[in-house]
Amino acid sequence: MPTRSKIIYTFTDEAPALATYSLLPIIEAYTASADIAVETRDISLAARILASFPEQLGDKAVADHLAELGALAVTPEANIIKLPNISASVPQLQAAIKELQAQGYNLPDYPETVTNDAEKEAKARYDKVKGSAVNPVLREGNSDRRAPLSVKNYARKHPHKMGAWAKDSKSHVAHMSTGDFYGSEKAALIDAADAVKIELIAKDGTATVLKEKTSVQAGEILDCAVMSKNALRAFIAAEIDSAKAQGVLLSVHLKATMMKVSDPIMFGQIVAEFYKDALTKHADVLAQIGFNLNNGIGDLYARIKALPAEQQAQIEADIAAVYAARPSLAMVNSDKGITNLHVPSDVIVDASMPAMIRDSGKMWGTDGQLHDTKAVIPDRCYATIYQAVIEDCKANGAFDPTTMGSVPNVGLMAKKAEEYGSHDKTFQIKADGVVRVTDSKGNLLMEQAVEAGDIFRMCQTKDAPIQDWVKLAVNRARASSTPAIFWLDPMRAHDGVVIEKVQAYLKDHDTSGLDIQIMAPVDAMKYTLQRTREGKDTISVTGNVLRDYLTDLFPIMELGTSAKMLSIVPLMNGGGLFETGAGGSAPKHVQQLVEENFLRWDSLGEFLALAASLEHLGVNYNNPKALVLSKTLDQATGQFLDNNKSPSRKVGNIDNRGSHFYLALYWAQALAAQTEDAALQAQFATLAKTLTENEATIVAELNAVQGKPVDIGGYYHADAELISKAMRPSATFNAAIAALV
Ligand SMILES: NC(=O)C1=CN([C@@H]2O[C@H](COP(=O)(O)OP(=O)(O)OC[C@H]3O[C@@H](n4cnc5c(N)ncnc54)[C@H](OP(=O)(O)O)[C@@H]3O)[C@@H](O)[C@H]2O)C=CC1
Ligand SMILES: O=C(O)CCC(=O)C(=O)O
Ligand SMILES: [Mg+2]
Repeated sequence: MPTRSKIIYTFTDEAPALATYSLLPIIEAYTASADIAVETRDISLAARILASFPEQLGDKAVADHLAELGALAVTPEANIIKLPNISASVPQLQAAIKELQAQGYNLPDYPETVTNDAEKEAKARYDKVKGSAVNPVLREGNSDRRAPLSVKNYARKHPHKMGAWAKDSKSHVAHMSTGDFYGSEKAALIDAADAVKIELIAKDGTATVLKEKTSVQAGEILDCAVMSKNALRAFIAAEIDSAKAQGVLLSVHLKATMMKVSDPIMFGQIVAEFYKDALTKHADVLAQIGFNLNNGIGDLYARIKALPAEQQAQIEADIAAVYAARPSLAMVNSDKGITNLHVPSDVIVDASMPAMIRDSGKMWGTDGQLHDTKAVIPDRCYATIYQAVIEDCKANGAFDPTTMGSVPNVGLMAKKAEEYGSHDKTFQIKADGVVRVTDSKGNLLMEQAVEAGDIFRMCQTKDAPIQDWVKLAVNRARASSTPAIFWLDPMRAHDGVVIEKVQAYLKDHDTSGLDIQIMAPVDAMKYTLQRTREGKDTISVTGNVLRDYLTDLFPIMELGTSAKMLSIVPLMNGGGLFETGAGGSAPKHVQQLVEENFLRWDSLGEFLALAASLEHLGVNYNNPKALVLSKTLDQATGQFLDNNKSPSRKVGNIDNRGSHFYLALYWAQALAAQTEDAALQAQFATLAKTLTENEATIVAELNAVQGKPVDIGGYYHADAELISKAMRPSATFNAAIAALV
């Protein structure tokens, strides 16, 4: 079969992986009838760990599917459906390694501190798997995320719950006013291809190379910035007192997954300041047991188990004293006593801030009740947009999903643009001095004064992605007759250069009659919110971080979840990457499946991505059957929404599996009804009939399993057979699908 008729469906983690066991057999059966091969590649955290240690694993070694897909993404043939995957923090990575070791895989432990070459090598390999290690590899294009009209209409007809906002809500965002990345950003525009060096010149004159070579291209923007450790600590200390004085919860919102080097360090500093009294008192023993602040206070609780009971009790008592003296922390799980400061990846800003805004500006306290909160987002680059939303909600009340407009996003993302590509150029500084960025001739491009403990980071933004992004923005504005706002801050050195480029590249396009503006983020937010309240749509055209933040914020307000987004990445070399939704892998959903055999995951994002992927195949490779499948899938999705067949949240109604049955039913009916392709029509007529006649039986078989625990034999690397059995419990449905193939 020629490669062009191939769709790659990624196998990932947690809830989307579970859903795949139910949905993929349906997709495979339907597409086979149009001679389209759907192949899977495993990019789950477990598979990526295993692929990193081929030598140790012998006949259990697995191929590196992510590397394969990374190579595919830069070819015109690429047609990849990408489900959300885990971006692992260190505690998650350690848990996954432990599970795999227990299953008999001969993997080394994750060495937190390195004492020999073997550990150094193992740590380097694991660090490649850590954090957001998948998306930047596949995202060889910019991002186009929006709610299709059918989805928007569905939300208007079936609005989700939005918590009311009180005018006197005490919730607010707290950010630094000096010493942060925002305040220190510098930028340089590169004239000609070269390689730059980053080095630290300490006060005593010693030079340490931080990164010898970073290749740069003509027209590329470099920027660098510093987060001062001392300024961060002083800021946090003051905010802890302020939260206590105001009687609000203290919450911290970072992106320790995507920003895997900088943000865990910031998280660690917040943990250090909050638990200062207890941590200082027990500093020696905590160092002995290897407690790592950056992994959160959960790491302390895990490690003190190794201590004698008495010593353990003393540390616990001193921590309890901290809780008594400090403001209450926002809770991740109040039943289990898990606070916001337990694990760096439990509260992730893109999803956590919208969830708080949806819940009347409140978060959960230790008492299991919602309370006003101080939301600490230290750096000013993006914190201020959330305060603008909060102020708007305080003044005008919660947004109304039945009337509010929509905010699609066109995001600059390709070639590891901006902060999200900065990991290999981010360093915690060891000595006071100056960090210098120089070109290959030794000319100084940028420099930053630093102190020991500060975080220095450099970002790259290439020119071709900027040109492509401007083009995408103009195309979207034209195609949807909607105003487009570039969210760029002239006070930031990097954004200043981007603004010049945007102004120049807009001239390459016909923008007559279009409303395209450039605004600073807070102004853009206020303007957009005002239009949104008037029911008007506004395209946000943003850099990589705001792409991430806004495509959770607006969908969560408009649709209740970002799972319902269409999320396309037109790859710059002609291929297509179709992401499903804009949210994550919903770890809570796995717990619900295991406890009560109910999966709440909404696969609407997968349906939308599949239709877009089939359309791409049809249009680019002249495959009329793929177009018929795409069109009928769109119709089926519309009907699915009209009839409200999304998974419910609780046992008793259809879950993810039932929603897949209805999609299959409507899709088969649409295929049987179309007349463009007689062969497809004939083939699906029988299936449509079987599914229609057996609807009640199938739904009863699917729902009968709910309400009891189910064993899937693992979390990160669960048992495929057990999951498949759990996710395909209807013999009638399975037989009908099998008869098609
Ligand atoms: N593209 C990607 O690969 C992404 C991966 N991630 C990763 O996912 C993990 C969890 O991240 P987190 O920030 O907690 O965000 P999640 O989006 O996974 O979870 C937040 C909440 O969003 C809702 N939700 C998300 N998707 C769906 C869906 N399809 N159906 C129904 N509800 C959904 C649920 O909320 P509710 O209970 O309110 O219904 C869920 O509990 C992390 O490892 C993170 O790095 C995160 C974002 C994107
Ligand atoms: O890759 C990740 O870690 C998260 C990605 C994400 O949140 C997004 O793309 O919206
Ligand atoms: Mg996101």
